[in-house]
This record gives sequence, structure tokens and C-alpha cells, in this order.
Amino acid sequence: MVHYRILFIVNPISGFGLGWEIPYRIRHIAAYKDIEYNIRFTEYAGHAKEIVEQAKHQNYTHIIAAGGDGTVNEIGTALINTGIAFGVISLGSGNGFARHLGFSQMMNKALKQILKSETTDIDVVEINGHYSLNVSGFGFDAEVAHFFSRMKIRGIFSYIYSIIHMWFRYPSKRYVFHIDGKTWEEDCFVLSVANSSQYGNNASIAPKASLRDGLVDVCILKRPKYYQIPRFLYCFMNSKIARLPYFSEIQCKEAILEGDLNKAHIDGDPYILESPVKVKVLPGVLKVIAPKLSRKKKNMTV
Ligand SMILES: Nc1ncnc2c1ncn2[C@@H]1O[C@H](COP(=O)(O)OP(=O)(O)OP(=O)(O)O)[C@@H](O)[C@H]1O
Repeated sequence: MVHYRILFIVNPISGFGLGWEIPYRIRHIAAYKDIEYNIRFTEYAGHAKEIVEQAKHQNYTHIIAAGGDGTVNEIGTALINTGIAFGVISLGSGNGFARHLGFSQMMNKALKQILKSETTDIDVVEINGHYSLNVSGFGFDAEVAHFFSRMKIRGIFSYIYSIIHMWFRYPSKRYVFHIDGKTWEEDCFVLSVANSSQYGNNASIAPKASLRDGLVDVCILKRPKYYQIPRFLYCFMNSKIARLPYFSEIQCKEAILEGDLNKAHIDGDPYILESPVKVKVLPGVLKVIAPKLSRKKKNMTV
């Protein structure tokens, strides 16, 4: 029998503020009747990391982030090399990392998955000293992350507005790649470094990505021409982006990128980095709950 001592760290402003419901929901799930757990609400940006630092010395077996991708990154990266199992209750607008691991987007179901699912060790990607669990990048999607962070209203509609706004303004840029002993230059519209496969909402930029392969996927998308946009959107939302001739995905352990890389995003949050950017994978450093591994369907992997 697995012994549980669980800490839920809830960002009460994530998404629609549903995090406030978590204590009530847990009390009404029979499986939690005999489980030892605590719930902490964050009060400001960066608070989740401080809570994890204290919790590391309090014998927790599992720490669960209830929030969006920002909260997931803050808590997950603070748990690297601790051996404490990390899980997610999705409250954000995209929830790419949680979706890749197979967490339900329904709060009650995800709470039950925490108690029923296998755990596994996954990779984390280091980018100039910052840690990424999900998808990070430069180019168009970094520009979108910076624009979105300045908007007064958050949420999926503001995010879609930011994408459309930047699509017509952002020019492709030229970058230098140093990967596996080869060096080349290439124009990119999107330049992503992916640990998991998707940004969120099943929008997949790295269909080959696995969290357990010891590799980071460098994904290059050239700007689709206007008449290519419908097919691009179809492939992007259906994990078929690899079919597009203007997309490539390079799997490697390390990469060095040069060019105009100042504006970046790490798991969706805007960052300013300096070129050259060094990307490397840290294999198997984070223990996570992976509901997908507990499904009966064959070939399910994370
Ligand atoms: N109580 C709080 N008040 C203000 N900001 C907070 C608080 N708690 C956490 N934060 C910050 O809120 C930011 C956004 O959180 P998060 O990404 O979880 O939600 P979201 O933006 O709604 O989700 P998504 O990014 O998926 O749209 C994080 O950077 C986090 O540090």
C-alpha cells in the first residue's frame, strides 16, 4: 500500500479562481477519507516556491500544484531531485504539462487520479540556468507570451487575441544552431525547445517528445503562407504537425542557439535571455504522478 502525506498548493487566482473549491471537493471524495493532507493557498507570485522549500522538510510524499502552467513550473522545478512525487490539478487556460501526463481537466477526476496512478521519473530541460518542464521557446511564441503578459485581462480569449495580433506583425528571424557537432543557420517563425509535446489544449508542437527519453526536442516552424493556414491549424491541433514540410523536430541532449534570442518564454511565462542560449536535458530528475501510465490502452507512454 502506498503511504500518502499530500500537500496541495493552490493558486487562487489561476484560471477562473476555481482553486477555492478544492477543500470542499476533497472532503466529498470517499477515497480521501483516510488520507493525510494539507492545503496551502498562495498569496503572491513566488509564494509557491517558498511553500515548497518549507515542505521539503515536512515528510510529504506528494506535492500537488493546483494552478496554471506558471504555478506548475514554480512548484515542479522546486521539487527537482527531492524524490517527492509531483502532480497537477489543472486550473489554467492551456495545461500542457498536465495533459501530457494524462491528468484529467475535471477537478474531481484529477483528485482521484492522484491516488490511483503510477509515478515515474521524468526529464527537465535547463535553459541558461532556468528550468522548463513543458515547452519553452523563442520567436513568435515568445513574442506572444510577452504581449499576453502585458494584457489586463488573462484567460484563453486574451491569449487567442495575442496570437492573432502578433501573427500579422512578427517577422521570421535567422538563428544559428549548434547541435550534435553540426552548425547551421536557418530562418524560423517559431523556435521551441520542448520537454513535453504540447503548449496546452492539445496544441502539439513536438509530436515526438517524451518526458522520459533523456532528450530535448528543438522544433522549427517556418511561417505558413496564408493559403497554408487552415491545414497548419488542423495539423497543429491534431498532433500531425510533422506532416508539414515547413516543420522540423530535432531530438538532442544539448543545443546551443545564437541570434536574437532576448525575448523568450519558459513554460509560457515571459523571460529575457542572452544569446548564446545553452539548452540541455537533465534526465530523470523529477518524480511525477503519471495517470497516462495507469491506463489500460496499449502503448501509452509519457
Ligand atoms: N495569490 C496570488 N496573487 C497574485 N499572483 C499569484 C498568486 N499566486 C500565484 N501567483 C502568480 O500567478 C501567476 C499565474 O499563475 P498560473 O500560470 O498558475 O495561472 P494562469 O495564468 O491563470 O494560467 P495559464 O498560464 O495556464 O493561463 C504565476 O506566475 C504565479 O506566480
